Amino acid sequence: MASHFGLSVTSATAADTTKGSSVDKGLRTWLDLLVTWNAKHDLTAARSEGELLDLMLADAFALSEHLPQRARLVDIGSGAGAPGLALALIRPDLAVTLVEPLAKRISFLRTVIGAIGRLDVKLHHGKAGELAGTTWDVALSRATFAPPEWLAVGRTLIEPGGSVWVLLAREEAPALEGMTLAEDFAYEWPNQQRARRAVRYVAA
Ligand SMILES: C[S@@+](CC[C@H](N)C(=O)[O-])C[C@H]1O[C@@H](n2cnc3c(N)ncnc32)[C@H](O)[C@@H]1O
Repeated sequence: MASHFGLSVTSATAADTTKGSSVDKGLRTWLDLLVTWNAKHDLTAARSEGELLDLMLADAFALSEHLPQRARLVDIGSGAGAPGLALALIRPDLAVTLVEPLAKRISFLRTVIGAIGRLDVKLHHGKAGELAGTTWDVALSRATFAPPEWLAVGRTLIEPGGSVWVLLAREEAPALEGMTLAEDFAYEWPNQQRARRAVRYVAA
């Protein structure tokens, strides 16, 4: 089991968080690779196992219960894979595209996808602005744009009937003409007891 900067992602802690052995195995492979790669490449700011599990898994588990079956989902600014890759692992029915401009991060994501045998997860090496004309059922993004900016960008990425999810800590839910709030729920990052909120928007 990989162990760097004091982290050891043990089966016990991962299993407690992950509900089910096949999901658990994929998530542990990803997190082990993340801990290993993080020793050389700056992939996560997490400094403890609890923080790592919160940062990588908690938003995805919360969202996983609110996404339609077999939805086509895009995660903009995937970084080390949260929340898009985590969602692909937790909800294998989803058709997930991860968008990330940094070559090292794409290289990490490609390595994980190969290691877990999930070649259906698509990678786009580039920025959100290069995706013109392509649309998804669900667009989400975390810690890449300020919430109002993300809502405006996300809107251009969904097809009619699609949703943009905005993930919030303490910020206000943004407002944008032509977009209507359709769902709004609160949850917590369990290890750090940090309040979180997820808000879904649809075209008005
Ligand atoms: C702070 S990281 C967040 C990573 C991950 N979503 C998370 O929450 O852990 C922001 C990521 O967005 C990427 N990024 C920045 N601008 C972007 C853009 N215009 N389109 C897509 N990705 C972008 C960066 O390379 C970086 O990996």
